[in-house]
Amino acid sequence: MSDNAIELRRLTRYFSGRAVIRDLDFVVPTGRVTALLGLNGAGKTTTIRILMGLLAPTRGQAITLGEPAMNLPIETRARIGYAVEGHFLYPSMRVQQCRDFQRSGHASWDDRLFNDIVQHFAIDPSARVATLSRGQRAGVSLALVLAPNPDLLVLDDPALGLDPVSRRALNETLIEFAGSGGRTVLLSSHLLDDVERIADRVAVMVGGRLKVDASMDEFRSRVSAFVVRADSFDPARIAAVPGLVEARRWGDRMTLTLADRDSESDAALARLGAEEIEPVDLNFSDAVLSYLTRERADGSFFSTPLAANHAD
Ligand SMILES: Nc1ncnc2c1ncn2[C@@H]1O[C@H](COP(=O)(O)OP(=O)(O)OP(=O)(O)O)[C@@H](O)[C@H]1O
Repeated sequence: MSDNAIELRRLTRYFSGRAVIRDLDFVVPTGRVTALLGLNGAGKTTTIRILMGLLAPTRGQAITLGEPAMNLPIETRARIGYAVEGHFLYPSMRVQQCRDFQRSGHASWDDRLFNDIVQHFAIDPSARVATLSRGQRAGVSLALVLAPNPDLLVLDDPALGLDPVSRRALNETLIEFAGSGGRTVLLSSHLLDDVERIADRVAVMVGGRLKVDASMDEFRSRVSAFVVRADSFDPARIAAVPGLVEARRWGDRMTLTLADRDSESDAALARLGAEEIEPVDLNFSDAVLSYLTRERADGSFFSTPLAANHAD
């Protein structure tokens, strides 16, 4: 099997004359769980629809499981599990009827896996879909998508609107599935704590561009933050700190988040003339938020891309 389950090369997509994805170079390595993060409208769903062959790119190329996404052969499509929020289920069907219906189209169907997932979400297989809670419907959708044992699982915001118990069931199911050998998962999400638990790679899209593409460990080790205390701050000097991702001020303090900090960054920090510079612990969510928050700022600070380190 190829090293990459998905390869996007210089992918660009316009809607009504506006680029919503711009020059996206992004690979999803085989056997990993990659989380695609970004604020509303960042371009995650558009990217996913393109790599699933549901939408044509304006420019660039999407290769999914070794095939051009717009021309996926039926046998390749059968190796992909794809679920979107609100996945349609016939309300009048019983859960076991959904199972039987779906099973008939998949040679690799795993009944035990289906039953395990349904049980994990505390769903009665004889219940009608119309009587299920939102979390339970999400559980049925997930079971229907996982039971065929896909090589590649693509989930667009699977936890949207789920309560904490359903989210935990979803997370546990995904962790179990991803851990059972060679499976590739790409999921978009807004739930950073969940992502930290499930994913081993993180990609962050901001305004249609990829700003972070790294393993979780790399991401954690390459992003750092400092609290700087001073009577006044010179915006030009702050903007000149190499690797600056975000600068947030409150009173006489400012938190600076840096990517790939090096000796030049340290020298630039020293040149700020601050009374105090203290490193601060940055957890995963804070680090991601630094990138996302920048999207809303007015351009007064730079956002440094954290590109893939292919050594991992
Ligand atoms: N069919 C369409 N026609 C016009 N504009 C579209 C279409 N689909 C998406 N867009 C626009 O493209 C941009 C990216 O949308 P997309 O759904 O990819 O974002 P997203 O990152 O998935 O957001 P969310 O987190 O809200 O799901 C948005 O501004 C959206 O309004």
